[in-house]
Amino acid sequence: MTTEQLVQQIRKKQSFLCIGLDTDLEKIPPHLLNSDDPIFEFNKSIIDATHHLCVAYKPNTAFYEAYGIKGWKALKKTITYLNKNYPEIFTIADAKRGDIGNTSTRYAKAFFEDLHFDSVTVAPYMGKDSVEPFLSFNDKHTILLALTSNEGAFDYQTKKTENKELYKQVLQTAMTYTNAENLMFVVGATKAEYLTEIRKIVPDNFLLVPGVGAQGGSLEEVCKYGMNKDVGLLINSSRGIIYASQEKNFDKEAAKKAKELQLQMKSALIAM
Ligand SMILES: O=C(O)c1cc(=O)[nH]c(=O)n1[C@@H]1O[C@H](COP(=O)(O)O)[C@@H](O)[C@H]1O
Repeated sequence: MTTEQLVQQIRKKQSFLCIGLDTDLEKIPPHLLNSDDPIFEFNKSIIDATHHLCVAYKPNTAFYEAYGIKGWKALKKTITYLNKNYPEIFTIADAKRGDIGNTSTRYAKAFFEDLHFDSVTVAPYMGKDSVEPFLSFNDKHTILLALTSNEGAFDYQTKKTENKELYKQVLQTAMTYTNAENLMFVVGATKAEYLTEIRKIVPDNFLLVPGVGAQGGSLEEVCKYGMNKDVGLLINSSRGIIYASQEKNFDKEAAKKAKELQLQMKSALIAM
């Protein structure tokens, strides 16, 4: 999917919501556990109930890998279901990969060519030759970790190297990579006050912003400091939406939570 198509979808749906499919068998409604593939059944119900309120879904692969082959099959079924039934939706494999170039190429093939995701999250630590293999795919997006939502982000990411915080160095250096136009960046919603500085370095790139809902980040603050002329934001909530209820109507309850966020996003778009 091109960035233009993503922006068009945001304008049409008045939403820049990304729903995280962090599906955990211990948290899904118990009645689904009797089905052949509870993970997929849960995802399918959530997707069918919420697709009109969001523009992206982000399965975090850890939640699938944890169940071995069964989990990986459920991930494949989920992305295939999304691509077939809702091709306008932007899909993110949250896998946080990155390795020597030869290995990164295989990761890129796994997520872009085998699973057909539109994007994958990548860790920047191993540098240029670990990121560029992901960037070489047309109309696919590499979402590089810049300033993450967790406490540990302060261990390295905000520390100064050559008088500049590491996350700023990551943003600046990554923008010199070949095909940097295919880059998006992760910035945690819990770090909204950093967004003004971040936008000075990457005014045009999309930012994936996790951390509203369960982690307590403020959607209003993120919009205030992070929006650009094309909106430029995908705001993710996982647990805050998908585990709204454990009852039979869990999908409708999830849709209510998604709708609350979509309405706040609509207001932010009107105020733009
Ligand atoms: O790359 C991510 O998506 C990510 C980066 C980050 O800085 N913080 C963060 O929470 N995430 C992911 O975003 C999701 C957040 O989930 P909730 O806290 O349940 O909304 C999880 O899948 C996290 O792994």
